[in-house]
Amino acid sequence: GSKWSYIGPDGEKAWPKKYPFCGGVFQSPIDFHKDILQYDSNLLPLEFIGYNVPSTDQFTLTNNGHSVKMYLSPTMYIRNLPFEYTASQLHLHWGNRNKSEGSEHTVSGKHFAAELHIVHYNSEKYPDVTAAMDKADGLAVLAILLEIGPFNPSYEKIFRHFRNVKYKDQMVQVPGFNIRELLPDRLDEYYRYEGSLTTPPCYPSVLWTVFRHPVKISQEQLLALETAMYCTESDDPEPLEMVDNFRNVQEFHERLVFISFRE
Ligand SMILES: NS(=O)(=O)c1c(F)c(F)c(S(=O)(=O)CCO)c(N[C@H]2CCc3ccccc32)c1F
Ligand SMILES: [Zn+2]
Repeated sequence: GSKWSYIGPDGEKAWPKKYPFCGGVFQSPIDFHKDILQYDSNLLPLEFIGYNVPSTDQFTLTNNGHSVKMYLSPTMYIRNLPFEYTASQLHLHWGNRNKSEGSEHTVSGKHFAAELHIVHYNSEKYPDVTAAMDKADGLAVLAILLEIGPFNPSYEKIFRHFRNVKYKDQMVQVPGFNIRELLPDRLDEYYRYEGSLTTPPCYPSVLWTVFRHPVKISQEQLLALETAMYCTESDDPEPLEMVDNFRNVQEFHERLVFISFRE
């Protein structure tokens, strides 16, 4: 299996030894700060088709030892990107109960509490995500920054299942719901740049869209995310908590991040 981690000898500094792209170009995540941002009036609001999945359908939620990920339905896709991109899976990145600063992208050097990623692949050019994931125009990932606020009933539709995916390789079925509810209201305001997967194999194959406005979840929901899961299997004598599963921000040389809003 994938022998990499976020801590210890297999942590991110060691990734390039087994996964050379992790030491390469166009790496993600990055910090968004004013001298690399450029307004681009051609950046249109994204259109989400088929995101309102009926509760008669089910999503598989699983713990893969690195994150908690939910497989999405192939009837979900995005328009208004250079190509049509079909949904593959969503997953999260977070910190720990003593330091709720687990987002991957940062804004002016500031971490948010956590970050949701919705991974899509270019279904116009490639048959599936595996064929797409190492191609420069292969993937499009939407990133939603999470911060503390009121209880969020939409996120709870996923979070309430965490107790059934505590350990690596456990799975549970989640009734369908409108995935659009997980996104911020303002879909027209976002950061856009070309980057990479933030985990090994770190392919520089991702068109990133990071929404400007964070979404709020409650302190209790965040604590559940930070304390519910383990990287290890249920019978492992040395359980490892799944915490701080975010990559540090990468150098961003002579490149620009395009913004759809005037700040
Ligand atoms: N932050 S991120 O969006 O770059 C990102 C992850 F952070 C992450 F954890 C995963 S994963 O599949 O859960 C585990 C590593 O493969 C993927 N999965 C990607 C990478 C490989 C692959 C293959 C099929 C479907 C999704 C993915 C991912 F794209
Ligand atoms: Zn991710």
